[in-house]
Amino acid sequence: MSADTLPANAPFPDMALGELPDDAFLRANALPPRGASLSLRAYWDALPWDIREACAWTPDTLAAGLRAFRAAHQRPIEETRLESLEIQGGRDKTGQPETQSLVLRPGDVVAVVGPTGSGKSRLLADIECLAQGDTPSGRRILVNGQAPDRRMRFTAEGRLVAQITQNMNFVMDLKVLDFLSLHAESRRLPDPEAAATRVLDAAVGMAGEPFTGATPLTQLSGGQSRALMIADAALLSPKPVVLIDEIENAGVDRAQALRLFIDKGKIVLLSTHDPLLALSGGRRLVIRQGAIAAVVETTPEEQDCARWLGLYEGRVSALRDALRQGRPLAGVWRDLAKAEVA
Ligand SMILES: Nc1ncnc2c1ncn2[C@@H]1O[C@H](COP(=O)(O)OP(=O)(O)OP(=O)(O)O)[C@@H](O)[C@H]1O
Repeated sequence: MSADTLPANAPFPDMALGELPDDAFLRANALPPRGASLSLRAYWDALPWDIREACAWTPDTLAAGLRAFRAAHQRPIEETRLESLEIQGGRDKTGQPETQSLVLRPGDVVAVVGPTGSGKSRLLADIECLAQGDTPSGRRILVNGQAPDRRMRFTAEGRLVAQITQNMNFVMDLKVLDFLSLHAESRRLPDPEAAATRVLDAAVGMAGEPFTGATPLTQLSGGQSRALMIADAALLSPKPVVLIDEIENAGVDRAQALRLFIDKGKIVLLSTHDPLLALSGGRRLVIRQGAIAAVVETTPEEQDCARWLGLYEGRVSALRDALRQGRPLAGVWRDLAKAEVA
């Protein structure tokens, strides 16, 4: 069987119970199973040479064969088209009703602000699990005006929400590009290699310290890991809602990260203590005592303030880069002062 000879509507070839679809294809071609954790390239490289010689495949034809097989045999991923996400008020920590409710739409970026312990993470967690009055806040989250079904709440593929937090690290022993290719393949994109490279470029552009596709995931720093997860969530993940829990100290270019999500039309909620990030959103939710106490629109004057903060931050980061690279700061400082006068 090859990509060309595979019948478009052939039944699944006696797939064993629990067998991965790719492995059924490989078995039908007398190749060993690949399992869930290897990219196709790494699988091919790990095959004994005599098997590679004996089979009629090359890495490219095998990839094409697998793509054709999946297209013919797998159910398309059913993605929910998100038109609105509604947060219906519950109660605060003292049991008083939460009077604010709001509706978010694709492309909305909303900051979540409030003192430590006020309930910012609780709000994000309510959205993450699409709460239905069954969390401490009693909030309800509606999808397209309706209560979500069980699939959206409790199955990995049905979930609408991707979450990025401070403490994310990889435990997989794969190279960065292999991991991204694996994810792109699982999304059944027409050109998974090109998609993986796009994510890699975006991640490297955001991370403070450079890395390559050959860097093992386990060797990425905290900032590099988060840059990779942000680029992956923006460019590869089908999830239309992204929750970001305090990325201020994450060592990533935060403005660039937000732009990626906005360009993709995602709904973004970010919990933050950082004024620049908070002002990047169109609105901010002020959390007090476990409830949304106010919804504040970003004013034109605050947008001016954000531009000024952006300039200031650019200068601080130029000084930080020089510091990291062991360069004297005086020259950088003089250049910055000259640029200001100009
Ligand atoms: N409406 C609520 N009803 C009951 N408990 C709540 C409510 N909102 C938050 N809490 C609880 O209050 C505690 C602090 O909330 P949370 O961790 O969300 O605060 P935070 O604003 O994210 O804090 P930090 O800025 O320190 O991360 C948690 O135990 C949370 O479950």
